[in-house]
Amino acid sequence: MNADKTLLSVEKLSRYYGDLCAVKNISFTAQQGQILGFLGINGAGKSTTMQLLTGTLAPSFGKVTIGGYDLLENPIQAKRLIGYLPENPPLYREMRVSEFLYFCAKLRRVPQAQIAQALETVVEQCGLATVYYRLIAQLSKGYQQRVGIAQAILHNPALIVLDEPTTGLDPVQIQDIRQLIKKLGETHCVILSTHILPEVQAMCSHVQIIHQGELILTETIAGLLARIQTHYLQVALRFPPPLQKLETLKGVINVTRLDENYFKLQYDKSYNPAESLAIHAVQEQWGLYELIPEKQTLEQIFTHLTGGQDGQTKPQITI
Ligand SMILES: Nc1ncnc2c1ncn2[C@@H]1O[C@H](COP(=O)(O)OP(=O)(O)OP(=O)(O)O)[C@@H](O)[C@H]1O
Repeated sequence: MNADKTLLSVEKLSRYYGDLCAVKNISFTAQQGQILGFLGINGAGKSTTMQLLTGTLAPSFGKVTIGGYDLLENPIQAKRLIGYLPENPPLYREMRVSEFLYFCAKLRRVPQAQIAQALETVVEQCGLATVYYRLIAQLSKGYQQRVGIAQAILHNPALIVLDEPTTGLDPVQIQDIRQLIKKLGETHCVILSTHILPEVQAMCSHVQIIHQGELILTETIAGLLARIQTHYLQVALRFPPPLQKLETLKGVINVTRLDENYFKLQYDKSYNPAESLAIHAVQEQWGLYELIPEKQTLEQIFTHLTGGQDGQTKPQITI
């Protein structure tokens, strides 16, 4: 591994499908202990990028280095360091979970003496104990996804690449998988793709937005949150004071009345009036029952980053 702790290095990577450039000249690095979210709308180039990172698709141009190994020049050494969950988990449905994971351990060349321990660890990590002897075909989508993650991590790879890991899961399963991914991120480098902004906020330490094959944003989650932040508060008051009273609160630039009880306050970025508004509301009995900082949606961020050039169609974003 490199002295600077970089685990994954991507340099000027591109991929064409015929004339279509699905991934355009992207470069980035990732380290152990990072969870990097690849965020983009349908067709942005996420799955293509995940395939390029894992060596399941060859690049048209550019280079991927994992743990110091060039993925094209030293594929065996480089791929030993990768665990990959593709968009459609590669499961043998006619096998039992136990058989399938044993088979994957053999494929991954886990030494025979360590297989039992490796299986025990992933079964525990992925919550598979209750379905261990069941046929994969008979498992729910959530459990099949867990088996997909288990096969990706059972050889304890340094880099884990997960393509849309929570797609098709119910809310409880999503919470479970998110927790598992966060835990994995403490000791591995995890790269995941998603089109869901809150998913990135819930799990990732870093985020990259990909749009029409290009990286248009590389940020920490704190940086993304700062971008999402606006300078508006939504306020609901059961017994609102005259509008002028709200306008004279420190930091407030403008107040818009949305209906009898709802107000939108614009404030100066140097002073957020939320706290003083709450104090006044209690002292003067305004009946404050909502105080919500307004956030930008992913659609708004896209529009902002692309200067309104958001592609062929309006993005369909799940928030
Ligand atoms: N095998 C292929 N042959 C031709 N074009 C392809 C192929 N795979 C993907 N594409 C095209 O490349 C572009 C990027 O696709 P990709 O699947 O990487 O996007 P994505 O961000 O993963 O989308 P989604 O969220 O819908 O899975 C799309 O325009 C897609 O139609």
